[in-house]
Amino acid sequence: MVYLTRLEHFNAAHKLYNPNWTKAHNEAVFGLCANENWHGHNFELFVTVKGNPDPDTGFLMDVKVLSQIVNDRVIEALDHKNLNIEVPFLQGKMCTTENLAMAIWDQIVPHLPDKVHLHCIKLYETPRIYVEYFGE
Ligand SMILES: Nc1nc2c(c(=O)[nH]1)N=C([C@H](O)[C@H](O)COP(=O)(O)OP(=O)(O)OP(=O)(O)O)CN2
Repeated sequence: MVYLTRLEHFNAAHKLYNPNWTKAHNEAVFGLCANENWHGHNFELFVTVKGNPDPDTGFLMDVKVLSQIVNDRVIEALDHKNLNIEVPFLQGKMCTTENLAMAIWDQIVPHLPDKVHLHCIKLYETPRIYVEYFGE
């Protein structure tokens, strides 16, 4: 079993804000991240797949194909967007790094080749904050 990782990146705006709570409660829980006028991050996205290399190519899969899947299914939807407003697959969800990583997983899995499995979504929100999601 080998693990193959592709790094992609995107910039996006969001706020951590539960619409069912008052402004004061949001500010108490989320602090500056609840700023109603949004804030932005440079996200770094590590997508790791696993499986066995094909004996003819030596590839688990062509990493350029993996990059294309991630760009078509994830980056195009997120890059330079407002995550709370503009991303269909985040509608109704709190825009935390946790939820974003889990939603990205769901966008990628259906498009991987046979015998290639998604292992991990590792998403850096800042250079000091990241989430890893393994599908469960
Ligand atoms: N469990 C989570 N906690 C927090 C999340 C999250 O997604 N999941 N997100 C945030 C905010 O989005 C916040 O904007 C993080 O940025 P920042 O405070 O700038 O992050 P750093 O710790 O890297 O920066 P410092 O300058 O070191 O504070 C908060 N919590």
